[in-house]
Amino acid sequence: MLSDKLIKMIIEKRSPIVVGLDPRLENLPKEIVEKHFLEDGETFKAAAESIIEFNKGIIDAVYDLVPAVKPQIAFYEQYGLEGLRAYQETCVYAKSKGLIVVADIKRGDIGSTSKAYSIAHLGKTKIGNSYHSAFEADFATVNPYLGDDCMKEFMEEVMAYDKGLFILVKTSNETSGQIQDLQVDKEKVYEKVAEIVNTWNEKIYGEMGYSQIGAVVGATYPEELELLRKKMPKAIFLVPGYGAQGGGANDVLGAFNADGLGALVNSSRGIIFAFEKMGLHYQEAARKATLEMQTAINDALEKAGKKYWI
Ligand SMILES: O=c1ccn([C@@H]2O[C@H](COP(=O)(O)O)[C@@H](O)[C@H]2O)c(=O)[nH]1
Repeated sequence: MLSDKLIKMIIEKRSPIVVGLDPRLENLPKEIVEKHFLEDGETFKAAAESIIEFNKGIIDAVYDLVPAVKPQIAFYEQYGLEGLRAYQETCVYAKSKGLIVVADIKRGDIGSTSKAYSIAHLGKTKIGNSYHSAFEADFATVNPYLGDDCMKEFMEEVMAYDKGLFILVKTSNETSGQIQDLQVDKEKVYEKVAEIVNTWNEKIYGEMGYSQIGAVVGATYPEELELLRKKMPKAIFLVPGYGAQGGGANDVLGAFNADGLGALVNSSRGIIFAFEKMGLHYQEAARKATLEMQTAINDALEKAGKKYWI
């Protein structure tokens, strides 16, 4: 079961970390981009080839250190069909290296449209009498704003293909409170969403005690992380906001249960663009930044009495 696989990989690699693959052409190493501009001009194709080469380099540098990667699809969509090709190749390559892929797509629509999103990212598309995977992901991020009929559609692929969801509960951005912190029946909206997560995650959980229906809760809200951890004991938390957005190891402690498990902390820019600050080759820098993050989080967990490794 996917939740058990993820938790076991976290323990084996001693690493509750997911590396975000959010390529921005202007931040990619010049030698990569210039080479592809020479071959294909300033085109979407050159952009896609640059991203593919860069992402494969990052994956090669960190795949033994982390259980998962998280490509954010927006960074690929901006380069059109070629960008989506780069997204697809990135997912396939990450899986070939044994990594779990979290597709950060933040989808959600009326039921019938959610079904199409769910098929595209988690399921199989029917063409004639055959079935094909459009994109290879294990988890997808889902926006619960449209309610249960949207969630129900995603759940069908979760159950049929052993996939997972991370539902947006309390996001890391500055103005997330504008809607998510609104008070409804003496509770905040994000607490109501946590109840929805619990309803869905009761339907599928593994022997390690965790469900593959998880929650997105930002590292930038440590108090809410702690409160929501108590409210959703079975949910794996995807925790963005570490590094570039200001979150640190002590901020994410509340995301972990007393067993030291239950969270997957994301850093994207802080790892993939570490070379800009470190002055090292981009692969060396990404590896160093990942190891530093791993040490910082594991040290903080050990001090808090939440050691999860043997
Ligand atoms: O609440 C949220 C949900 C998703 N994200 C995504 O995570 C990464 C963060 O990137 P950094 O470079 O580490 O800041 C990015 O893909 C966001 O879209 C989030 O930040 N907050």
